[in-house]
Amino acid sequence: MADPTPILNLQKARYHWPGREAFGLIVPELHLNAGETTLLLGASGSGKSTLLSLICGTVSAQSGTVSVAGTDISALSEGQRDRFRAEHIGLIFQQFNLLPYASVRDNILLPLQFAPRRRARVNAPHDEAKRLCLELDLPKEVMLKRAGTLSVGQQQRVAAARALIGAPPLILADEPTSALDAATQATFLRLLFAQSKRNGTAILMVSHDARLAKQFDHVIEMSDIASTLAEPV
Ligand SMILES: Nc1ncnc2c1ncn2[C@@H]1O[C@H](COP(=O)(O)OP(=O)(O)OP(=O)(O)O)[C@@H](O)[C@H]1O
Repeated sequence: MADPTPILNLQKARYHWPGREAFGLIVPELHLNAGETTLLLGASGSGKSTLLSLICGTVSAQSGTVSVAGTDISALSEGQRDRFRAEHIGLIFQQFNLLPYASVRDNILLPLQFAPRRRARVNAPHDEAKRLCLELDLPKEVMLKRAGTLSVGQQQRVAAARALIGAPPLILADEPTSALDAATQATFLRLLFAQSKRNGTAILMVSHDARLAKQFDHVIEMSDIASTLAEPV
């Protein structure tokens, strides 16, 4: 079998939050293949969200490389990283970060506004938003409802549709299932992965819930890939 293309490659990446000398993250090496799903487990405070921030480029490594889809984003300016993220990365946040007064459809279509190449991959955006809602088991009546009126489980699916639209090569998800019971979490992941596999989108999800592990292609522990520092890096 041919080697899958890497979607993510970190080499000797180091980061500490400005003014927070007590915490520093070092990732000697992390490699993820295109189209695969990976669960990153780690205790609270181990730096999982910090690592996601490095990968999506909201913060930049102080040294080392962070390559996403072949581009070292740590060499880009902040504006370039923002544009790169919009084109290449779908995000599912812990609190979903939907616009509560905007319709479900407008929430799902939002990432396409800032990413012309991602937009160009979607022939009929309204139809694609509808298709994603159906595939994620959202009733079709929700499309024109305000996102803030939906249940937590429905909002999570809208957040997933927003991340999936335009088939970005990578989706990053920060504990998006923690507010839901185990059966609802399992169904959510099954529906999400069916769509990400269809698109060839890789998923990196961080969690401290090891019960999710069996649904993923790979499981990695924060303590195996990263170390933390007590001094500035
Ligand atoms: N925006 C920030 N500014 C300053 N320090 C931060 C920021 N975000 C995280 N930290 C610090 O970085 C360290 C690691 O936190 P991080 O949120 O990355 O861990 P985590 O593994 O995601 O934790 P949790 O599972 O509780 O969300 C903590 O000491 C935290 O206080």
